[in-house]
This record gives sequence, structure tokens and C-alpha cells, in this order.
Amino acid sequence: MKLEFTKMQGIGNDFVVLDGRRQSLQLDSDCLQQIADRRFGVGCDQILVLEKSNLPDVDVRYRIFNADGSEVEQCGNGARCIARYLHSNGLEHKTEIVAETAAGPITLYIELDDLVRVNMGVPRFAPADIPLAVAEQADSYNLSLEQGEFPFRAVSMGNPHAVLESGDVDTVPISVIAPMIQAHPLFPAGINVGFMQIEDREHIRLRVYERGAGETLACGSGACAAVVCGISAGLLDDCVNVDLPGGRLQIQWAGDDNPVWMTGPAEFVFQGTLELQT
Ligand SMILES: N[C@H](CCC[C@H](N)C(=O)O)C(=O)O
Repeated sequence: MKLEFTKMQGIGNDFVVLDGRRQSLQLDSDCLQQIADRRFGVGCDQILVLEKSNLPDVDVRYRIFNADGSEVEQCGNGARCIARYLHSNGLEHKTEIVAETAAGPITLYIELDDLVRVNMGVPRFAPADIPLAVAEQADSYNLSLEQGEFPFRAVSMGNPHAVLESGDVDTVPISVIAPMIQAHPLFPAGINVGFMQIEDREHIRLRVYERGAGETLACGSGACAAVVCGISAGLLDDCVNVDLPGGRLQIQWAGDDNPVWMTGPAEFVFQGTLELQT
């Protein structure tokens, strides 16, 4: 099966964009994993599949698949890349784009400085919304692992996140600790694990070990989750620069039932045709 694709990246979190409005796509988990494979396929952290939306006032519907083939509800860096893709493929006249996702509609804004600003929706802390297998909601939780005690905060940005505060994030043994956290029965739907180093009230450093993809150079929803947890803990102000290994995002949240705003870049890398072995 031949697939036309566009490779894009948002501060190093990379995507294969497949436009299902222009080609017929029948992709099972094996196909998705092959596309994402960095040796046998194109290589990416997530695959973004565009579809026609039947909803009024909605420009497009898109679905998000991790490199392991799992379908997920939200992808912040991917949302910015979708906005960039659409703004260069038929929606050149629009600077405000509405996309339907599994997490609901999100609005994407092409800014004058060519960055993309996304309304990432309202964070949710209720255990049932994350999901988190605890009896009752708390400000923070604790995980006991062989390697020690790991206090964390949990929030849904449409997808599930655990946020741990750390000293120097560069020294966190993330590829050892994060998979053990992800495997814990506390997280029945899996979890994205963020390690946050607070530099000051307007600046954090962050590394994220993603559900279904492993450590990525950046995680947009993870940056939102970390800032929301930091603000909720009284440690951050309402506008924060988040430095991830792949680059910087600006995250804003006014608290309570206000939405989280994420601003950052989105770039094209190349286009191509993939011969999928089916
Ligand atoms: N791994 C995530 C999806 C991609 C999120 C990330 N790439 C972002 O920019 O938000 C999950 O399983 O929920």
C-alpha cells in the first residue's frame, strides 16, 4: 500500500501526518508501528491522521496514534503541526482553525510571529477523569517502588499525566523509573510521566517519558500538565516558559475552570511516499 505523508515536528516531537481526506487509509496497529519505525518506516513519535469532520464550524477531524499503535486523546505538539499543515494546505486564509479530536474540539491560532497558539482545554483532576485508581482525589499521591518513594501530582489534559518534581532533570534515570511508574496498577490506562525542575516561578525544565512512545524531545500536553500541577501547588505563576530537551513552549493557565494555553513552533521537515509492507 502506497501512502503519501508529510513529516513534521514541534520542538523535536516528530510526527507523520497522513491526510485521509486525500487518500484512502486502512491502518491497523501493525501498519502504524511500521510507519513509526525509525528503521523500517518513516520514523516518528506519533502519527496524525486527518479526516473530514461532519460537525458544523469544524475545519477538520484528526486522530492521534502513538508509535506503538495505540490511539490517544490529545497531543499538544501535534495540534500545532496540524494547524501549520492546514494553514499551508487549503486554509491559507484562516488564522483560527477548529479541529475535532477524541478529547473534543480544540481551537488553533496561527500567530503573527508564525508560532501556533492552542487552547488545550480545561485540566481535570478527578481520578475518574485521568484515570487514576485511587479511592479519593488528593492534591498529590505517592508511589512506592523498589527505587524508593515517588510523590507525584496527576492531571488529565485529555490524556493522562503524572508530574514529579525533581532536582536536576538531566540526572533523572528516566528510562528506568518512568516505565516502572507506567506499569503501576494506579494507572489503568497508562500514563505520561513528566519530571519537572522548577527554576523560578516563570520557568521550568521538563523531561517527559510518554505513554506509547518513550522519552520524547518534547511533549506539549506534558508541558501543560507540569505547569498546571506547579500552579496548583502554588509554585508557579500563571505564565511559564517550559524548556524541554527539544525547545521551549509558553504555557498559560489562569486556574480553576480556565483553559490552558500553549504557544510554540511547528515545522515541516519533508514529504514523501511510503511503500507499506502489508
Ligand atoms: N503519548 C501521549 C500522546 C502524545 C502527546 C505528546 N506528544 C504531546 O505533544 O502532547 C499519550 O499517550 O497520551
